[in-house]
Parts: sequence; C-alpha cells; structure tokens
Amino acid sequence: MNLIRLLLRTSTIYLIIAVLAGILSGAAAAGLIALINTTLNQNQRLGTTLFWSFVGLCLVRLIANFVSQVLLIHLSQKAVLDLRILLSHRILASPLRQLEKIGNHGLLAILTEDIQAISSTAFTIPFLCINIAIVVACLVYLSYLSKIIFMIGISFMFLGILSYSMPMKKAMSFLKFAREQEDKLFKHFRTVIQGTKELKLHRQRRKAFISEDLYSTVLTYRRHNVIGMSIFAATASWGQILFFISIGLLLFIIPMVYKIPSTTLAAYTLTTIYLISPLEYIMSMMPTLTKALIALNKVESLGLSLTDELDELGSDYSIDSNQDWKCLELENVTHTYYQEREESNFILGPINLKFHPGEIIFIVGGNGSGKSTLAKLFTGLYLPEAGKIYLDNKLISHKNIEWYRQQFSAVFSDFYLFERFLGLDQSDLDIQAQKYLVQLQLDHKVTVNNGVISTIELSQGQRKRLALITTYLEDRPIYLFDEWASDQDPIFKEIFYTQLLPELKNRGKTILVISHDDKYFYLADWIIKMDYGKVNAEY
Ligand SMILES: Nc1ncnc2c1ncn2[C@@H]1O[C@H](COP(=O)(O)OP(=O)(O)OP(=O)(O)O)[C@@H](O)[C@H]1O
Repeated sequence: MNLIRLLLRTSTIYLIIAVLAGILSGAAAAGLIALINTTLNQNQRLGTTLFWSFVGLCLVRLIANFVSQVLLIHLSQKAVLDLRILLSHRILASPLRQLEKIGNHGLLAILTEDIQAISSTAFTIPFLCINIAIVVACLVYLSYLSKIIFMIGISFMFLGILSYSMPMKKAMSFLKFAREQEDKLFKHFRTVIQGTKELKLHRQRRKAFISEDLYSTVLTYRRHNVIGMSIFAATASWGQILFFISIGLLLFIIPMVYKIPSTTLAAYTLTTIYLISPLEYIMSMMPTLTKALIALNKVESLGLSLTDELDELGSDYSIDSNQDWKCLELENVTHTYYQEREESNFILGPINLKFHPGEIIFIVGGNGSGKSTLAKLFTGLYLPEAGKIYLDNKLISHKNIEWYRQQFSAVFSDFYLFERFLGLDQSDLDIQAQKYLVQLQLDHKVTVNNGVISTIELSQGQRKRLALITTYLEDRPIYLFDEWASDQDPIFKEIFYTQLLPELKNRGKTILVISHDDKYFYLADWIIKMDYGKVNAEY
C-alpha cells in the first residue's frame, strides 16, 4: 500500500488517468472477445450493429491504450526524478549521525538502485491495471456463459494463487538478501574509485581485493538474484500449466458428467486462451513489484521514509545569523558513539563550556580524543544526547536547530568545496572574493566570475584556502577550523595564525581552532583540552 501511496503522491493525476485509460482499454479488449464469440456463434453474416460495435471497441482499445502508454512515459520519468529529489531532501533533513551510520555507499545504493526499483513500478502499474481489467471482464463474461464452469475456473485460479504465494515468499527472501549484497557492492565500488592509487601501486592488494572482496560479493549477489528470479519463473510456468489443465478439464472431463452446448464450450475455450496472456503479464510483473517493495522497505528501515511528510527542520524560524550574540553555553552536553561491544563505546562529555564574541579558542588533544566530535556537537550537526545548549539563553532544540546552525562557518578536516559560491547573494561578491584571493595568495591561480570559481583542480592546501574564502564570504559570527593549517606550508601557517585569526577576532568573530600546532597556542584566549572524551577548559 505504501508503494501505491508513494506513486500517487509523486504523480497523482497522471497515474489516475493512466489507470482509468488502462481499465477502459482492458474492458474494450474483453468486449471484443465477447463480440467475436457472439459473431462466430451466430454462424451468419455480420450484422450492422455488431460491425459498428466492433469498430467502436477497436477505436476505444486503440485510443485508451495509446493514452495510457503516453501517460506512462511521463509518469515513469516524473516518478524517478521526483523520488530522487524527495530522497535528496530527506537525506539532507536527516540527522548527520544517522547518515554516517548508513555510509556513503549505502546512500548511493539508495539513490540509484532503490529509487530505480521503486519508480519502475510506476511504469508497470497502468499495464497491470489494463491486464487486471481484462481478466475481470473476461471472468464476468465467463460467468455469464455458464455458472458451473465459471466456479470450476475460479477454483483453479485460487489454486494457482495459493500455490504461487508460498514460493513467492521464498523468492522474496532471496531477493532481499541480494539487496543487502548490493550495499556491500557499492562499498567495493567506492574502494575502486577512492583507493585507485593504492590499488594501482600494489598488484597483490589489487588482486586480493578483486578476487576476495569484489568478486565474492558479485557472485553472492548474482546467485541470490538468480535463485529468486528462477523461483518466480517456475511459479509462472506452473500458473500457465494450470490454465491448460483447466482447458483440458473443460474439453475432456466436464462434458462426461455435465452436458455443455458446443458453442458455450468454444466460447469458454477461446476466452480462457485469451486470458493466458494478461495473466502471464501479471505474473511476470511480480519480481518487479517484489523488488520495489524490498527497496521501499530498505529505504524506510534506514529512517529515510519517503511516504511521511517532509519535516523541514525549524521552518518556522528565521535563518538569519545573529551577529549580536552575547553568550553560547554548553551545559552537561554528551554524545556517545555506540559500538557493537558496549565496553568500546566512545563517550564525549559531559561538556560545560561558555563562549563569547571576539574569542580565539584552541581545541587540542591527541588523535581520537574527540575534537571533531565536539566540533559537530558545537555547530549543531549532532544534537546533544543529554544536556543543553543555550544561545543567549535560548534553548537549542530540534525546532530551532536549523537557525542555530546558521551562526557557524566551518572548514572541517573532510570539507567539501563547491564549484561556485552557492547561496551567497551579495552584489559585490566577485570583488570581495577577488580581495580574499589576493590575501590568500590564490589570485594567480583562480578567478571568480559571477560567483563561479574558475577551477577547483588545485593542491589540497590551495583548496583549503578556497574553503576559507567561502567562510569569509559567509560572514557568520562564529568560525570553526578543524586542522585547517595542517596542509599549509610553514610561511602560510604563520600567516594564518598570526594575521588571519587576529583579523577575524578584531572583526568580533569567535574562532574555534582545532590544532596540533602548539607553537601558536599562545595566541588563544583560552584552550579546550581533550583527553579521551573528557573536556577541560584552560584559561
Ligand atoms: N562516525 C563515527 N562512528 C563511530 N565512532 C566514531 C565516529 N567518528 C569518530 N568516532 C570515534 O570517536 C572518537 C573521537 O573521534 P574524533 O574524530 O572526534 O577524534 P579527534 O580528536 O578529532 O581525532 P583526530 O585528531 O585524529 O582527528 C574516536 O575514538 C573514534 O573512534
């Protein structure tokens, strides 16, 4: 039902018209069969009424089929795009921690494979409706011909459905397992893309990766898909045979116990044979529908429901940053990374810290001590598991977290560089950007035109300088730099700590600097020392 709701939501009008056109087309087909039967049984020349009815039904079938098909093309294309956009919204509205758990490979599998699987049903539903309409109309016609034979036919159909449902469950479990393998497959694809250098440099590693990881996952994926689809194929063949058995019964067995006029027998056989094709179509669609259901369940199980209304975080709040803030306070804030083994959980906090405008704060500590996690909590990317955050006595919650995040500009250690200055609409953007390009010694490499950066194919240190320019242009009240200087040469490191940071401070900005450069710690107003999740402030 969720599947239908989802498709209805993405393209309601198209889907309804396509389904109605489909039903009309199916009914016209059944009408044609009934008309052909009547004409054959009359054993005389075609009457005018029958002739025009025949022509009319042909026209209805032709037009309804055409309308349904054209709408279908619109429908399937629109469904794929709408679902991709909806899912992108959903991903961006989901908590960062949840997305980290799913992982990039998992998200990519959803955005490509699952969306494709779900949207492909949009394409099949109108066809299904056409075929179901044909089946229903033919059954009505059969019951009109003979009640007893109709009951026998219906019993066979139920037998068919019953014998279909058990293997279908089995097939579904195989396809579900194959879908789990798809996640693994996308993880390996990520390795192929991101680990190219390491794989190229080491032949043995490359061979081991391909044979032990990639190939074994591909094999398991293929095996489960093949078994699942084969079960579907076997049940579909069984369904077909059931039809012929019922025709055999009709021709050879039933006439021995029950007298049926030969015209009824002929009409019955013709209609039953005609029914084989739509029923075959319905059965052949079962794997597609099953895959779509599995995909939808997968998306929902990861907390990215496509059917719920999108809850835009804090949409009732202004998103302007508050340049006149006075105090930001973290009170007993904690965060835990839960691991499979409880004793290896990482607990950050409780954190009790107060920040004010115009301060430079260094966050220092060993690897894995929790500096980046603190940065994510502080900037509102993680909501506190316990404790409270107040900005000027305003409690930060799910409702105003979106507004809270607008107070920060950050360059994280795994930052992302956009190819243009998105979402920045100041009229002198290019002039300002050019000024910062000169200050950060990038003007000989990069130009900015209408907010578009001429190139981001730069060294890591240069790319970080461009990310820094982005934060300058954002002009938010609080800055966070996660090991920004680690990729800079000694001269530029010196410029960053002794010129750029004090300049920002003089502009009233608060700057949190995650750093291992103890040579510059003296520049801090105060320091946050981290030690395996424990946080201490030193003034
Ligand atoms: N996405 C994650 N999932 C689970 N655990 C994580 C995750 N990110 C970090 N951790 C755990 O949290 C701890 C703190 O990590 P964090 O990245 O905050 O440390 P850090 O002080 O920034 O380290 P570094 O100086 O190496 O960057 C680590 O022990 C790590 O195992």
